Amino acid sequence: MDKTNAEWAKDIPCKNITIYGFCKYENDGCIFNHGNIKQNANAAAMSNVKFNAKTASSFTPSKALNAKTSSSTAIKAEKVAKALASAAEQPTVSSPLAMKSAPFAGSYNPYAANFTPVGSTGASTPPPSAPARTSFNPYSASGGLSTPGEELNALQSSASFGPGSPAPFAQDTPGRQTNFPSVYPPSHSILQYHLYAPDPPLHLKVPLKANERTAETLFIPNDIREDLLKKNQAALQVFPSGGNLPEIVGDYFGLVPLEFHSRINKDRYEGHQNSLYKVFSNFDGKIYIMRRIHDVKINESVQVFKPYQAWKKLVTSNVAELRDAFITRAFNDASLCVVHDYFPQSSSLYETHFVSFSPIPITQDLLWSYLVQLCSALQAAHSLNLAFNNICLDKVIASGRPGRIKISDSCVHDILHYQEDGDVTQQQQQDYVDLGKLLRDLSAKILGSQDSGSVDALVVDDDFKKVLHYLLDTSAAEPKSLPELLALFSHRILPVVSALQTYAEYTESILARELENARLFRLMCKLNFIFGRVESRIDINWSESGEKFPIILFYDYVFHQTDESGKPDMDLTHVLRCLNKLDAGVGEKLMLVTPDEMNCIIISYKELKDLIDSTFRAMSQ
Ligand SMILES: Nc1ncnc2c1ncn2[C@@H]1O[C@H](COP(=O)(O)OP(=O)(O)OP(=O)(O)O)[C@@H](O)[C@H]1O
Repeated sequence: MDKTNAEWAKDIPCKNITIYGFCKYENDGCIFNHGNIKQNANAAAMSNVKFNAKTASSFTPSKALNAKTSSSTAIKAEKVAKALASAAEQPTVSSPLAMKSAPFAGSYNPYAANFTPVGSTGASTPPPSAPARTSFNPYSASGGLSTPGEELNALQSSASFGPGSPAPFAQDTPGRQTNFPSVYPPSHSILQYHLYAPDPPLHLKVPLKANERTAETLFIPNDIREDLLKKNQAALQVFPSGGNLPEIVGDYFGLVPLEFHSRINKDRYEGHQNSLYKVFSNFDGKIYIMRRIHDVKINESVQVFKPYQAWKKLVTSNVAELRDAFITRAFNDASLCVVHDYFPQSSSLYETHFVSFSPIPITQDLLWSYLVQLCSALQAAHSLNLAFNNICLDKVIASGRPGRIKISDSCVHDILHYQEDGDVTQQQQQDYVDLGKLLRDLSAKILGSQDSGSVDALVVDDDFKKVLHYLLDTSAAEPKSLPELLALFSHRILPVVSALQTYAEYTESILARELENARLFRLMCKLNFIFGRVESRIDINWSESGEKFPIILFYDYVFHQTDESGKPDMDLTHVLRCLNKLDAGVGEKLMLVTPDEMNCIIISYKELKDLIDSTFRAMSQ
């Protein structure tokens, strides 16, 4: 290094600045470029902020930002009461002040969000003073080489946003419009799942020997992958901003209307119109379903609060969990909003079996499975002294394979009928009858059945007919009970449980095959971002005497092995082993030899990891 003639270094950024944010030798003869000090200081400050956010696991956003930070439902109910009393023009949950200071308000971009569940590796919570745009960092979830500075990572320049759309990480300016992609759906989110070759037809599948494999056995089965991709796509789809929809409703934003298909003339919800939206939570970043009941007259907060508290306790896999209930004026009326878990790509039983493009045929096994699952939902609700009051083909959704269903719309009935003091036992009896009607309607779709309303005309087995008779009989002196109902088909429950377990084990085995994918793919990306760049060819740091040289040697060591005769040796196990050790940063040392075998470096994976990390961080700043 020619220190006497510092000319060559004047354009090279000082790495102390990039790594530490300052250089203590700046005024003491350091020959590298220290750039705009202010800018560097800002960068350093910013990376510190991110770091603090990451490490401050117990950070709680301020109350002004989010109603849920006050967690207690009492506060929420209080808010409802306040809003009703004041009949203010503003949305009930977000005051203008709160909206102004809300971290995700206005220009929040769900695509740029990094909502890692708290507690998992790389979880990051927005700092109180952090700007709305949380940077998406695919590396932070890896548990691997993620570091605080990576929040400013290279994906800032990612092509995730279509041409012309604003950069996802652009600085917000006050009053700027929502930063959602301007196309619908955003072009990048159209997944090209048809690009993958489908499985060959069954008759072309040759029987394999025990040691043989086909390409498709190495990857996630096509049908599952396509299913999951579609679910992801549905979940991430956003709606263009503007129009009549408010941008923020309570703790939720990014409303996507879901009911394009609605059947009309239904007398639900006390005759009130209802709308269904997919929404993004400002509180935890997750996606939920929000049902809006238009223009309700609710005078007491307890009318929302009490049913909410009762239904909140109902947690079972066959009922979409209730998450929130509040009154809002965001739609310019007093609307009741009830929020449930969202299950992408699910459709009601009516859509699934009656009106979809290719309706799924109903089989006897499917009927048993539905019966068992709905009984499980009934059992959970009735044991909490609750009744659904709405079991029907429209309100039970099919959320996944194999025939998994959930009751999708709880609590609303109890809020709207709060004053009526209904007899829960009677309502529970009605649930049994509703269940019977639902199963009878489905059975009528089995090939050969006659839709005459008579159970005996159905093509189902006798046990099932017995169940239907029991459920539909309204003249029996004794009230119906779950133990009595279950006793009628106890021998049919076990095959359903067994089928669900078999499927769970099958999906678990597929998951196990993909175990390393995400981590190693992220690591590979990171490695490739920094390795082999044109600019590094003229950078002295990457020369044989430079500090980055071990990265070049390591890359060769992992991917460019040759055997004794000089033939490329492509050993995937070697690659996996090296990358895993690098990811974990183990202390094990390895010897990296230059291609001419004149020099070698002994270095540990840990040192390599640190080197790769700091190089990546410097590059992404
Ligand atoms: N929790 C949920 N997650 C995902 N999608 C849902 C969920 N709940 C409902 N859906 C979807 O929304 C659609 C409409 O549901 P909804 O309960 O509004 O039925 P509907 O037939 O439109 O009845 P209504 O007239 O009462 O609105 C369902 O068919 C289903 O595809």
